[in-house]
Amino acid sequence: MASSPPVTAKASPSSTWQQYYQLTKPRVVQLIVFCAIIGMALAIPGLPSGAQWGVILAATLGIWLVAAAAAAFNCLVEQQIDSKMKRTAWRATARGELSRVQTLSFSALLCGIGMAILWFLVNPLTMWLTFATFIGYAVIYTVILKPMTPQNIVIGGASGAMPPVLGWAALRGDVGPEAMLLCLIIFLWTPPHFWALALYRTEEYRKAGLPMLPVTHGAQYTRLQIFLYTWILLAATLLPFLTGMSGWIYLVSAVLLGLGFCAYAWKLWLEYSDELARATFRFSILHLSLLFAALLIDHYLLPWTT
Ligand code: HEM
Ligand SMILES: CC(C)=CCC/C(C)=C/CC/C(C)=C/COP(=O)(O)OP(=O)(O)O
Repeated sequence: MASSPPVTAKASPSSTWQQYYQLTKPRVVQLIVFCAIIGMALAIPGLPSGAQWGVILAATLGIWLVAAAAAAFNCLVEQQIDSKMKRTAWRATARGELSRVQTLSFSALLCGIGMAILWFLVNPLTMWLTFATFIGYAVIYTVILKPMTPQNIVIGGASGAMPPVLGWAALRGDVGPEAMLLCLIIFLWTPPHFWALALYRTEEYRKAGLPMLPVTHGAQYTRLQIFLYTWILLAATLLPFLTGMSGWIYLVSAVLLGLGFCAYAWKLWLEYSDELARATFRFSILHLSLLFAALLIDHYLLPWTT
């Protein structure tokens, strides 16, 4: 049972199924799986054939299950930390409503089924890459980097950036430069995504004893880093067009979304408010979702590229 006083701002899910489901961080994992699906779509010219639909379905399910397992494992490791922060204190693990054995079994079951699906119905490369991603997030980020360094999410973000590579590998059986480019985009997107949230949650992270950038280096330094990252991200998002991988539909979307993100970061730099930081965080999610949707639309409407 978590020993600290209850700090939760959100009610704990009422049914046990809901409690397990929430441990999988469903909304984050949905976007992760979406990015993997875009990786799959870009790996093949035109619409998938009958057999390819089967691989797409299996890969989507397999990646989903392993990502969900990684999220649940994170909740297991961070039981004590989660119980100290308002944002996470409602989790069943933090409240001591699901035991360590239950959570570990749940995570192992999801991971095992997901890996078996990837091994038997997709290909071994995708399974190994997905497993490496699981280790990257669940162990290297969660256990080692997160409590150790403010660069935790910069290095740990590499695992969150892997989904397009996993999707590509599922359909092509290799790791193409196009997929690596999409990986680079998510990698550069992650710091401004997370630091915007860390800015308006600084006190919670301080109390939990986590060395997030605003805790260790202050808000002003973090705002500067967010600003710089959004410009580097904007430059990186031009590369799919510049390398002939995507066409003008993607280019226009990338420029508009990128400038939007830079504008949020600029305003945040000039005059900080928690509300603006929250809006920047929300925009980051819209940014990545629409950017990847644009890649897909562009791929099907301008099929002569790639
Ligand atoms: C190590 C890298 C990452 C870190 C540290 C991180 C951190 C976070 C945190 C702490 C939240 C919770 C916000 C809340 O409770 O209100 C969040 C939300 C979210 N993140 Fe990330 N994130 C990372 C990578 C990613 C990636 C790779 C994606 C998708 C491709 C993603 C998509 C999302 C989404 C969709 C939400 C909103 C969840 C909701 O509204 O319930 N994140 N992120
Ligand atoms: C196999 C595969 C594709 C794995 C994907 C790994 C994965 C789930 C990455 C998402 C990153 C994530 C949930 C960060 C939340 O940060 P946090 O863990 O610091 O947030 P918290 O404070 O809410 O626990």
